[in-house]
Amino acid sequence: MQRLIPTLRNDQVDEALISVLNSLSICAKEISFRVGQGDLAGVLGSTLDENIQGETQKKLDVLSNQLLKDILLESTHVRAVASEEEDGIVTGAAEGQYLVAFDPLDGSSNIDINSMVGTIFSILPTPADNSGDASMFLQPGRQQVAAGYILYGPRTMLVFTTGRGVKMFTLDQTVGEFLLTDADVQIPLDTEEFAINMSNHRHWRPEMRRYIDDLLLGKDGPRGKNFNMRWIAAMVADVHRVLCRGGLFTYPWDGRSHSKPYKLRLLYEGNPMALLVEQAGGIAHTGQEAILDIQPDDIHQRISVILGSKNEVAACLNYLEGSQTA
Ligand SMILES: O=P(O)(O)OC[C@H]1O[C@](O)(COP(=O)(O)O)[C@@H](O)[C@@H]1O
Ligand SMILES: [Mg+2]
Ligand SMILES: [Mg+2]
Repeated sequence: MQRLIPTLRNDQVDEALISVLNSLSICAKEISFRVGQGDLAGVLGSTLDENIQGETQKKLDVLSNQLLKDILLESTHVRAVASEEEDGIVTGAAEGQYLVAFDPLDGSSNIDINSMVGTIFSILPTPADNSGDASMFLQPGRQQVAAGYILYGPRTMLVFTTGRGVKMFTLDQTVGEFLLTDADVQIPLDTEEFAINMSNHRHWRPEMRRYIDDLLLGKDGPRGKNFNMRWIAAMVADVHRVLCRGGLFTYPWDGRSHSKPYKLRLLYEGNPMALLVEQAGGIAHTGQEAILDIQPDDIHQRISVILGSKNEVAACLNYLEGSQTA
């Protein structure tokens, strides 16, 4: 089985980008170890702090964020990082060619119950003006030169794209190396599985309710087939399942709070997952436009996400046609 760096060289990935991806793989091993230790290392539970988005930070959120910052900002190739756990960007090497946005630990509510969590990352080119402020990160997701995630599950996996399809690596704990276990991930076009937090049903737009209600009617309804539902409560794990066996994942607009109608963040959740999904033959959309086409206006911007198997996402988008926000 091929190791990480030879695989990247085989794909003729730029050496500076290889170096950044290698730094991320080092973070992955360290965070994987800490997640695995849990109570034994005293890393479970919450801190007394909140992040910029008013969410309570778990100790592992803070620790993973610090590790990623420390290791990435050591690199001469990284101009700046943006993180879910940082109010603003943190700058690094003045001449660094790349910007890295990340969600240090996705699925935080799973930490304390020993369920799946992950790290999501997006790598953008430093823009020509190299302004040194947050505006450098406000690029549509299509500009990403690489994107992916690390999944801390029963196996630790590194999954990414550099624009040449999607590759999955599995951490071989005996030698401490990521080994290539899937060289070309393809999402099946059709599916009978969907992922949504059903408890928000009453808050969705009527069009989204109608789509989901029709799925629930199964064979007896207009879709004419039975659907299964899964919800891991960690986007990283739900999207991993979609990449492995297809499905539709959505966190749509909901009307619970006017100031926060969307949950997922564009720069370090929506965009990297959208690039992976498109590279694996799926669709990633907001209901209005392809996620990768959005011009961001804030580094912590939130969006609606509908992604997965091409034909099923297209079916969902049909229901949403004409609705104001998905
Ligand atoms: O609490 P809910 O509604 O199940 O939301 C789960 C969603 O929230 C998230 O956990 C948000 O990410 P963070 O844990 O990084 O804040 C997503 O990964 C997941 O899809
Ligand atoms: Mg997250
Ligand atoms: Mg997080």
